[in-house]
Amino acid sequence: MQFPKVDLSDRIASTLSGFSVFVISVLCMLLSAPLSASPENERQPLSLDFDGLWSYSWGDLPVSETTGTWQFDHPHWTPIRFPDVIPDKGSHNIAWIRLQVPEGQWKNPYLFINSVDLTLQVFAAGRNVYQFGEITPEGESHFAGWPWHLVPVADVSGSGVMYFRVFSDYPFLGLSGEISLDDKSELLERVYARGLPGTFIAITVLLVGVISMILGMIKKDRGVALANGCLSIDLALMIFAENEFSQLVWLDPLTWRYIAAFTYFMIPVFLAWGIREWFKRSPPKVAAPMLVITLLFPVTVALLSVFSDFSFVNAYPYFDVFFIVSVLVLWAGCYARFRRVGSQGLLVLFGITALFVSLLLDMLSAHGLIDWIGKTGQWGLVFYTFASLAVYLVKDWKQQVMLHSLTHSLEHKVAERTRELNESKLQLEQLAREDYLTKILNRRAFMEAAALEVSNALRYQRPLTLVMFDVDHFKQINDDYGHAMGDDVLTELTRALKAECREGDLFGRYGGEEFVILLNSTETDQAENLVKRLHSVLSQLQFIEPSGGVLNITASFGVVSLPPLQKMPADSGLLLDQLLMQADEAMYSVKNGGRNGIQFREWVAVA
Ligand SMILES: Nc1nc2c(ncn2[C@@H]2O[C@H](COP(=O)(O)OP(=O)(O)OP(=O)(O)O)[C@@H](O)[C@H]2O)c(=O)[nH]1
Repeated sequence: MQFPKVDLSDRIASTLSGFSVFVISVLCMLLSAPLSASPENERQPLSLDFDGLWSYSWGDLPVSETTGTWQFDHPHWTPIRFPDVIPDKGSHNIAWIRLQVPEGQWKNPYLFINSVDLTLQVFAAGRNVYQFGEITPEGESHFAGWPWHLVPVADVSGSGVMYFRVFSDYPFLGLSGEISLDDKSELLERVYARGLPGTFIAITVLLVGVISMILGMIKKDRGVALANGCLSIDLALMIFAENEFSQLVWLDPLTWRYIAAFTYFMIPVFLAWGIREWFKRSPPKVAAPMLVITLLFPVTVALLSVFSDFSFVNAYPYFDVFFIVSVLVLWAGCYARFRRVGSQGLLVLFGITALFVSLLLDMLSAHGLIDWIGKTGQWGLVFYTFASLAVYLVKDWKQQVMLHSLTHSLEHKVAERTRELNESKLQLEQLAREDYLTKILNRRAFMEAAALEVSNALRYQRPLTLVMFDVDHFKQINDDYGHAMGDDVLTELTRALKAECREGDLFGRYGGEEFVILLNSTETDQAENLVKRLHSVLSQLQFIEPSGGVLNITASFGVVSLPPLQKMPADSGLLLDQLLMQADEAMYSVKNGGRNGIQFREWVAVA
């Protein structure tokens, strides 16, 4: 099937694809701006990364035998500029961190900490002033999530020192995120200010997901929309679970951590699924195996977490490597295929490339290999879902345009064919009614039309006349001058006599050189005049013989008139037969009387 070209719409669609990706990129940047806004723009709290304020000690502090309390004044504190990743962790799961709180003017001072791995006890002036999770005196603990903490510092006014007992079985241990000291209300305000834009982004991504899912359910080409919808909803959950705001909505850091981890681990699954759907006609060979492999990771981690001592948070470093490799493999698979799917494939490839770069930057900064640059990987994913939804919508729109164009051209063709068929039908009907040589009514068509006229004449008591004539010695013409000459004679005489008749008169060829004319609504004397005129016109026709001589023809006419206002037979068909028979008799009477004449008769009822 030849598809019509939709050059204009094609160009518009391509432009729109590019434009939509551009708009979405700008949108993403604008949306991400509030989240990655530098704290310099806000009221600056005191950040405690000053030299000399921090020191640490691996393992638990000794406990006083007399009081049973921790001996904070033991001498082995190692100074550290900032305890983000405490060196030489070895097999230690417990570390103590000491902080010399600086002097300041606060009404209700608190420490904001968003990065303590993982379980935490804080002591000030010998008292446990804050606790998150449980750490036994033997130094055992269970992972309880990664919340942010608000630790009161009011009690340090005496010594000015706070002690953090931190437990982590993660490969790294430290306070790697933000630590601020300020009034509690100011710190909470900052949590709101930072959390709300992220929540807004999560809701937007969730909406994209819901729209994609709805599209996936109603559209024919559903795979891409469904995969994209799942990825978007997954991302929305991950973004919100990692948002500081989630802790204010529901104070259960462990559950949020589970959600954040497993939605993160599921990303490559939805990416592999989406790519398989994008390149449906010739999917990259790696897409199907990658779908299975990527799914195995979260399943294995979940099973290990449930049935062994393995904590799912320990899977993050492995996942980072796995994720990078997965995206690289998918990217390579798409690169080999993108030529076959045109501009959309190129855009998907571009999206995956942007995603890969952002994830790489994210991981490099998370592992301290480059400066912390915010959650670029998250934004890469958000960009990818927005862009792929836009490309999907443009592709769908393009298909609609193509479909519309096809339907339009199909409708046009159907209308054209119908018109041609109607014309052919009319032509066929005309051919079926027309005598092939003289183009007047053939015998069958004449009989049909004459039956109707006779029936009307009976009903409305109108007079009519039937004329039958036969060319005299026509066989001789054929024999002397050939059939072509005979045909010319027949054609010319019908043309000449038809010109004498009225529009409504029926002129038909009854046999070879035998003709009939039905003069309806015509009084007998008018009919007689017309027949005389026809006879005269026919006699005056001249044909040129091949030898150059002039040929004249004659004909014998039998005429039967049916006068009105008399008792007639009810059967119009029978009456027509009688009229034909009586005209024929009259015509043969003329033939027998020497030809070239007219015999008029009045219809005689036959019982
Ligand atoms: N050229 C030509 N001749 C035809 C056509 N139809 C019939 N004829 C011829 O018309 C002739 C009729 O011959 P006849 O029936 O003997 O009648 P006639 O020669 O006219 O003699 P009369 O009717 O007795 O005057 C035949 O030779 C037919 O072949 C036609 O369409 N074209």
